[in-house]
Amino acid sequence: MTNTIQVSNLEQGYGRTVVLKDINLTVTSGEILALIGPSGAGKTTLVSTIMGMLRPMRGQVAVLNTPMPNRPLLAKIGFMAQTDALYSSLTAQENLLFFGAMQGISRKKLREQIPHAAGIVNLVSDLTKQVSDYSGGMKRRLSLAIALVSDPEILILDEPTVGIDPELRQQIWHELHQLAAAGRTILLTTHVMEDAEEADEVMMIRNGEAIAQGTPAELIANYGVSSVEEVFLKAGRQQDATTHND
Ligand SMILES: Nc1ncnc2c1ncn2[C@@H]1O[C@H](COP(=O)(O)OP(=O)(O)OP(=O)(O)O)[C@@H](O)[C@H]1O
Repeated sequence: MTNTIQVSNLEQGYGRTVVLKDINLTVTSGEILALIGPSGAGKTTLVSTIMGMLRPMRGQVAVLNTPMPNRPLLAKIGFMAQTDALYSSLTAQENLLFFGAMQGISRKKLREQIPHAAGIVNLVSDLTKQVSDYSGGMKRRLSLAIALVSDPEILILDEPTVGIDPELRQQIWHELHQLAAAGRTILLTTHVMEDAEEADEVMMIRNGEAIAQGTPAELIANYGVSSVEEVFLKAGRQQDATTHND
């Protein structure tokens, strides 16, 4: 197992506002890490920093032992942003071909990969539809298929399960587990506790701080509770108590 993503003592923000404080995390190959936290906690800021879209204010971020930002490394990462960046006048198939080609995949490989990626998100029968006729959930699913289409070494997915029904969610998790078993590294953000329970490792972020970190089973045992949701609530209360005592 190699350390694919390494974040050390990261402080990050916008202008003078600090949004993330002292974040440390490691994701190894074959591992799925879920970042969970309420809206505004700093999850997207962390993901954007790992992708190299934001330069760290303090601390280090490395992907495959290379400090980020690093443009050539992006070819190894399948990224799904929180907002769908799709060409609405093109069909889903054309979007997949375009974004796949941008990642340097041959047309031959894309012809094999597109039905597979579309199958994972249940879009095979809608591939020839124009994206302007897609629902919000279908657009999310297409964005996920685009992240998967190059069969990348690393997947970074910002809220991949939003707008996805429970049955498809299960199918997507099945695929993510298979990808991890094949040695891929997966980091995703979520609001949903069920997603955190599926992950190998969980980092709970609240008010820009990592308030709890570990495997779901470790967290449940360490906090003496019976679910990941209760861990989050208890860790949040502890954070509030510490903040009020400062
Ligand atoms: N471009 C920006 N400029 C200034 N502040 C920003 C910017 N982007 C995010 N923020 C602020 O940083 C904080 C963290 O936002 P971020 O989007 O990282 O949270 P999040 O956990 O991803 O939330 P959500 O789950 O709603 O996506 C928020 O207070 C937000 O207002």
